[in-house]
Amino acid sequence: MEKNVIKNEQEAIKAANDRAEEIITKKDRKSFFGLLSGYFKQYWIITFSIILVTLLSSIATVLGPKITERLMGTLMAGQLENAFGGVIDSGNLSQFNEFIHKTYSFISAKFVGEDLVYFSNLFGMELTWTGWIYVQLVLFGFIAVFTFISNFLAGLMGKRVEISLRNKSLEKLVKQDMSYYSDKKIGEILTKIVSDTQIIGEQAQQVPVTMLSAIFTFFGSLIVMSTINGFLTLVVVSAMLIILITIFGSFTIVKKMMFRVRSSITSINGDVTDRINTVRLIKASGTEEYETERFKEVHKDYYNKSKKLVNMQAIMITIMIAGISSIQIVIIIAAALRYHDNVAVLSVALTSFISGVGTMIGPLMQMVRVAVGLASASTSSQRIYAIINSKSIINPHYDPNEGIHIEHIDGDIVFKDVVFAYPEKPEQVILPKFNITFEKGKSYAFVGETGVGKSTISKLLLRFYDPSEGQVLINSKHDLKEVQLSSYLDKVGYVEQEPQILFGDVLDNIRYGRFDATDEQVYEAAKKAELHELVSTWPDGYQTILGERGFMLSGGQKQRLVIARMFLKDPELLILDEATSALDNIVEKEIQANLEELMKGRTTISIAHRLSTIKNSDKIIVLAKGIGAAQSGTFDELKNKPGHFQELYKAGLMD
Ligand SMILES: Nc1ncnc2c1ncn2[C@@H]1O[C@H](COP(=O)(O)OP(=O)(O)OP(=O)(O)O)[C@@H](O)[C@H]1O
Repeated sequence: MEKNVIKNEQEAIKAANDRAEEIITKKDRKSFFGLLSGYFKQYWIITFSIILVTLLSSIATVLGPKITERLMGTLMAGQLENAFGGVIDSGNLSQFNEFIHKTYSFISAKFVGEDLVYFSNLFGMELTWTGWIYVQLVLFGFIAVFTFISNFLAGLMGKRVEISLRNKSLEKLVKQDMSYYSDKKIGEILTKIVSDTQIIGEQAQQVPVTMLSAIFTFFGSLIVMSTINGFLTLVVVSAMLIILITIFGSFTIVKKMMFRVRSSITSINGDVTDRINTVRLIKASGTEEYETERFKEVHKDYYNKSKKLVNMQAIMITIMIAGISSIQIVIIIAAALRYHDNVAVLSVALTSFISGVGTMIGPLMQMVRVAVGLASASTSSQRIYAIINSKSIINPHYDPNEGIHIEHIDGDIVFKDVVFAYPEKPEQVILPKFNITFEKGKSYAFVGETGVGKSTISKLLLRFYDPSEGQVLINSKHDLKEVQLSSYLDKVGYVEQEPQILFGDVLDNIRYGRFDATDEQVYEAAKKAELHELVSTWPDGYQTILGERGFMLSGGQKQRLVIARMFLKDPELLILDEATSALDNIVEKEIQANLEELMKGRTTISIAHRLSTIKNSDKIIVLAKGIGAAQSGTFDELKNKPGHFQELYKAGLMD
């Protein structure tokens, strides 16, 4: 019963994690803003400043047409002097003012000294046309300053969002269970971590500001234009609404297309990383041409999906351009039909309206950018969401206040009624009921046919996986599930067949065993691993940069480096997972001697193929398929007893 519950739970978590990355949910769009809303709250001062500055910038922008109207009206009023029919002097100035008032309600004429000068009114200001030019210039200045501030702040916000999401994703990934990675390509994960977070960051910078500015400017212009001419405003609004509805109608289609394109490029990146990782195989097989052709094939799907997307985007842009061009024509036609008998109104209304439509076209263009940006940000947000919200099967108690803290592994380690099947393949039971006690300070070796489950023991000891049933007890009493994992792993040393070398220098690589070790302690550990002399002959010594995965080292050298790391770490439990099986006989003998030195006085659990590795073990456990531990004893005991071990021995599997 308990086993089924645990298994079902583990399977459900794995399935949910996989599903989250594949499907497009209806919550997509919300997920981008949902993702941002937390940051808006966290950086509320920046958010508030962006809104304020964008609002001010939009106000300054929408006032433009109003000022143009004053400017144009004041400039053109002079032409009415001739139409007045008579010399204007201080005596008939008020009659003249009445006359011009019929055409331009906001203009008045005055004598300044000898000259007749035209003024117009706006918000209590009375200025000549040159005055309005200065106002216009000041306004441009404001727009420039506000635009700079809002873009700068939005840029900051975007970068913070990007970095924070990347860190959150990375944190989640390093804390994820091993089973999470079993069916994933590193390149695919990388694409999400690097470019999806970058896309979200860029859109977090652009979408909110652009959207706010577009909305403010659009409605602001609408208000201002309606004060100039209600009829023409109605014409413009109707035309713009048609364009906007068309653009946002195509949003869902574009979003789906973008999702497909991103999935395709992610898969390509996964493929590329995979091939770069296995470049030795390509080189050794002479398959460079084959791979080049294969890459071309792989890109076909990406090209086809991109073609559809590009096509859709081009249609959107065409609708926009055609729509915008037609708006101006529509205004001219509408104005001509309505005001053909009043040239003065027609000319001023048209000039200020064309300028007004100019300020409205900006927001319209911005909304297209928002629609496209939102589509790509939604896709990326969903993918990042899937990582950040992915569930872990294992709880390693990262919180230092959580779980049992292991000060020392000073007792036995016990596998109590352990049953194990991988969550990835729950139907295949690897270890049926399995009981064993690893006594402190003793050495154990697991042997058995390939695929029988030897390495699985080390994975359970490192808590890469939890038993499906039963317990792994530390110091005979603490269930490993309840232990604060890092406090335990701190005392565990792990040497595997493929040594893990980090990009960095020798010093850093060895120091990964104990970060607070001094240089001298690192040299000491290297000496014990018989690495010191070799490193000293290199021109850069311990500062020599080791390529990714230790490309520059031989197999034996890499293993020595890991052993040096272990000497430095000085673990209380040592797990050797076929540590020497990749090495040739001579090197293996040398490394084995180093390992035996390392094993002294520690509880050691080895997974081994070779006789030399297990001969001196205090206990050898023979695993057999479907049985678990079939036999156990010392080498001499097992060798002379009929059974699995003798069969392995006789078959030459233990040479
Ligand atoms: N992540 C996994 N998901 C599902 N099955 C797995 C996983 N890892 C290993 N297995 C399966 O579990 C079984 C035991 O694997 P394990 O690596 O423990 O074998 P082993 O005895 O160490 O083999 P070898 O001697 O070849 O290294 C194998 O059948 C293997 O296919």
